[in-house]
Amino acid sequence: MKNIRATLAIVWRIAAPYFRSEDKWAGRGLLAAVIAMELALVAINVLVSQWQNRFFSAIQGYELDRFVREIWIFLGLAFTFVALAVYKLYLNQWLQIRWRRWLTQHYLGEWLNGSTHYRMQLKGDAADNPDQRITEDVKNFVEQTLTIGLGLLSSIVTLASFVVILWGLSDKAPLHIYGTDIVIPGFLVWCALVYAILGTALTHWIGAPLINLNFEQQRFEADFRFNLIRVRENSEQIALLKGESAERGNLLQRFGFVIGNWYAIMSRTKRLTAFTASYSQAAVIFPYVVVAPAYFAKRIQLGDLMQTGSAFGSVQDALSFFVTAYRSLAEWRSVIARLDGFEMSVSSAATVAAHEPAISVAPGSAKAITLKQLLVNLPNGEPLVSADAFIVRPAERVLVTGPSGSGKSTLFRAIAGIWPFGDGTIAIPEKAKLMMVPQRPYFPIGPLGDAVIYPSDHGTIGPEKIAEALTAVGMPRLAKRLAEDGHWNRMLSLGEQQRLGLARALLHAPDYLFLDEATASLDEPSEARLYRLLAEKLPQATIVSIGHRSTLDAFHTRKVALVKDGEIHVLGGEPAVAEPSAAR
Ligand SMILES: Nc1ncnc2c1ncn2[C@@H]1O[C@H](COP(=O)(O)OP(=O)(O)OP(=O)(O)O)[C@@H](O)[C@H]1O
Repeated sequence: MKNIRATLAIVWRIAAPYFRSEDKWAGRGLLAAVIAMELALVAINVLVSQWQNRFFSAIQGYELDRFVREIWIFLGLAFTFVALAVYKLYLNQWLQIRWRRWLTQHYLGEWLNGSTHYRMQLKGDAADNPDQRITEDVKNFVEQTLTIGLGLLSSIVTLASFVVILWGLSDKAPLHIYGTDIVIPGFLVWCALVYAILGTALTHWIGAPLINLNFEQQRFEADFRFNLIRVRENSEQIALLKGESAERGNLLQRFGFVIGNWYAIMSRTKRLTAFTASYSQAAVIFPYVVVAPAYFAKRIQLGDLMQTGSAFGSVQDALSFFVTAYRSLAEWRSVIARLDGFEMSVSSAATVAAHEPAISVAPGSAKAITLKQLLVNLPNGEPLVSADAFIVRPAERVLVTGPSGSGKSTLFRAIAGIWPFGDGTIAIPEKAKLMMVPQRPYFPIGPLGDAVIYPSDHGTIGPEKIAEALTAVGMPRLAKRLAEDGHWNRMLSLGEQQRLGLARALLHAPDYLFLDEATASLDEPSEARLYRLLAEKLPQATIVSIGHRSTLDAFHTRKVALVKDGEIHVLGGEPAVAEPSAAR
């Protein structure tokens, strides 16, 4: 019971915001219409049940006029039923797509808010495969919540209406055993109740493991898909390393989990279906067996017998809601658990800075970037880099060096504000524009022009300017292909991608440019040309580079090294380097 309450609380937390959103009137209106139609359908079922009694009584009494009249009545009821069923489904689907659109936009917004998506990955917590959660789980949540919610409502209303009918019929057809009437008020209702409760309890007992199995199935499927995508993304490396057989082994192992779990689902479902099918079949005959003695003793008419059968069926159906909906309920619960995990993970990643000691990146009044008592940790809390009273002044050119793995890139991540683990303060001049250029720049799939100016929107920088920047970085051939669609990270060499990365920097003209081995794949003369280009085009910009090549010294005014001090690397030594002008 506690579990059900907790699950319903989560459903409410996930579902309610849509009905309070800017689309609330459409959402509420559609929901109200769908509910009204669901109730109207129950009302028609009640009318059909009463019709059935009259119809079979007319047949039993050989009354042709009544028979024909009842046929017309049935046609009217059937027509209304069909119209309601069609529009209930249509409006339900309409509500589904609006709700899903809102929920998807909401989750995308939360996931891509600041660097939440990156922090979720860093924290490595429960939300595996967020892509699955935003696509399939959102879709299933909306669909199943409506189906199950409306099914439950319809069951309750059906139950209430048919219990009244069945109660009345119980008076007409009392329990008749060996020629004796045994009067138990509403005995047909009690029979249906006992039958359904037994069924529900047994179904839960047999089907409970399905909840977890379904959850696992979705996870294994998503893992398998994700690994296939990784192979596709890294296909060149895999081909070069001849890693196909390792990949096949890995993929088949993951697919093995899908299969293994599926067998467990199959065996459980087989047992559950054997029970639910027998249960539904028995339910067809059960009411007739119960009232047949009264009928054969001529205490009730054929119409009463038939109506009892169908009313019992309706009550029993309504009460057995959980029996028939068990599989979907199990799936629904795993969808809810996954969306809940996703929401938790998003909010924990978003509030990591508010709860734990974290690095604070704040706008400062000074014109320089200042690191104060900064301690950068790994996600597990191990200290990595420390820096205190370290200042990067405007228009300075700083080269950061240090052994591989000492934490240079992580320090840049902290300055960019995406690495919260640690302590201390990083003051960034107010309104200063920072830009990070990594060793492997990211280019979204699409037109080259848009990939270069990313993350600016299409058209915000004119094609002439983009072409000029591409020519300046030594890629005049690409300057003519700005409108061409492509997967540029795959099509260009790493050196070419790095040139494009610097073209992007030229176009965005940041105040502070951080180059993390951003030219490491270029030959030294090209690297020198690009550094000279940056000095010429962005004379006011501060440039902080990470690099291992000694030739880079010539383009920086200050060199700082990460020096090992016990377990940690300290940002320190400031040996002077040659004046940049002398090196040109
Ligand atoms: N997301 C992460 N989770 C756990 N450890 C990490 C993570 N990112 C980086 N590290 C660890 O932090 C350390 C510093 O990594 P970083 O990339 O900052 O080094 P670096 O000095 O830039 O190295 P290189 O010169 O080789 O590029 C490494 O030991 C690395 O394994």
